[in-house]
Amino acid sequence: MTEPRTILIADDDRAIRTVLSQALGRSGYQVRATSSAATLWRWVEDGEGDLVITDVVMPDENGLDLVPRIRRVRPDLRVVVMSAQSTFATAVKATQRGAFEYLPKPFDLKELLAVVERALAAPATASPGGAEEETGEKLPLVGRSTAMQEIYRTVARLTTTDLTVMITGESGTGKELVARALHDYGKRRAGPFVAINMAAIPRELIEAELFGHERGAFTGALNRGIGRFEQAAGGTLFLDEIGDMPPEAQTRLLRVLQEGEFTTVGGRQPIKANVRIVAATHRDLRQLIRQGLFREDLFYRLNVVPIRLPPLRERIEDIPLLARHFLDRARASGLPSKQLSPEAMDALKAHAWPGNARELENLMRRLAALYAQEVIGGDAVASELAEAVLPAGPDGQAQPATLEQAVERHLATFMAAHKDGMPVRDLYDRVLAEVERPLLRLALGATRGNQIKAAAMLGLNRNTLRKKIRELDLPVVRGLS
Ligand SMILES: Nc1ncnc2c1ncn2[C@@H]1O[C@H](COP(=O)(O)OP(=O)(O)OP(=O)(O)O)[C@@H](O)[C@H]1O
Repeated sequence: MTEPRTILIADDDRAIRTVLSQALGRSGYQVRATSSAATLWRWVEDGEGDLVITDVVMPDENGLDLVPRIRRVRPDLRVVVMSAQSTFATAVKATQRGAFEYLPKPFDLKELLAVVERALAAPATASPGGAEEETGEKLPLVGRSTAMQEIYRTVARLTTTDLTVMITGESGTGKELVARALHDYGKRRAGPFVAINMAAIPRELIEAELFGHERGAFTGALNRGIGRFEQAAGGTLFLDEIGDMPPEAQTRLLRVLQEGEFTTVGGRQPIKANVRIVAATHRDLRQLIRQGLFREDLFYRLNVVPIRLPPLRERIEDIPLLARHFLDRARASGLPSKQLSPEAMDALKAHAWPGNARELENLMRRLAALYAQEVIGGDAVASELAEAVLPAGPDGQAQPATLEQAVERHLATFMAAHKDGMPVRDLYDRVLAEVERPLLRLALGATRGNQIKAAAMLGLNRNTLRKKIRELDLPVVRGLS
């Protein structure tokens, strides 16, 4: 049998030392554990151990500061960092300083054992870490949910590479923010970040926008125009709403990805592409591929590292943090300072957030601007939410201006989502019937359950409203807040 491998643990929490020592011991490892960074450092300098697992906050030294020092004296010794801070900054710092893996606490012992195994099995070369340190400007990504932790880890790892990334997620989930984080903390951060939204540019102009054009290449091209590929040279090109890219532009983009060079519209001279590509979409690209609207080969070229941003309703534990973050931002932009009452928080957590973080951000700005009291109550949130029932449309752009536009957008989303198995029968009656229930519910919500006011708002007779509430089995709540 081979010698058992030795794992060095540093954590000032005795309980964690005990649990880790037992679990690793049971798996056949030798363990040495300490509460101080100084002792860990001594062991490392003495050449002990095959792997380090260290906490961040310790009484004598920050574990993150230790990582580059360890990597310098023993480049083959892998370091796993665990932290209860679980912020995006910690994940990025740990990775950029050369940690093999970052584990937000609390973690699963099985997960830890898997990481330990991987770390010990990985070939003994220096990790890509040691990238120049990011200076401490304001960090953008907020949220401590497990889903966000996973995203922080992926983003942190990707900052040391140039791999193409595909970000998917509903509108307003933070796709552009993640793209920026990939750039701001990545190898190309000294270069430009250039974004182009396929849904916002007339289709016939997309190729010229992307690749540039020669003088006279098309009507109106009076001068040579530089494209986004050229503008982004040395940096990151963010292709937003990639699902809306027209077929000819897709073909051209595919060629650039395959050959590493492009020509301008109307030009012949190949130009070397020097960009890191991050693409994003809220649409289901696989479905677009099935419908023949998106090239499968292009999809695979772009989908090298997929990142899926979960909708806000799947990570409600992030809502309080995000809400406060957005109130802080509102204050920084000159709006009055506000706080949220516990009831307000509950109301926020109960909402479905079809517009995701953007909707929450807009709501926080509105509340900060409109409400006189310093502490925002549950009723204020409830009535704002009832009024703002119309989320951003599928294109994620501005809120629709009229009720008709809003309804049309929702119907369009519904139809697009059911294209293949659209319940074509009785659509007229079904839609009208299904509008009634949310409409009444929202009217009742906006009037805090007051049926007299709701009836007036709807323009219905009180008895009719009461009858409908019974028929539709709507909950009758009074003084809802
Ligand atoms: N995790 C987060 N932490 C802090 N702010 C966030 C977070 N997620 C989203 N935001 C904020 O919410 C707003 C919407 O995010 P963003 O524009 O990145 O969404 P998106 O997914 O790109 O939307 P769309 O698909 O509509 O373009 C931005 O102001 C962004 O800063």
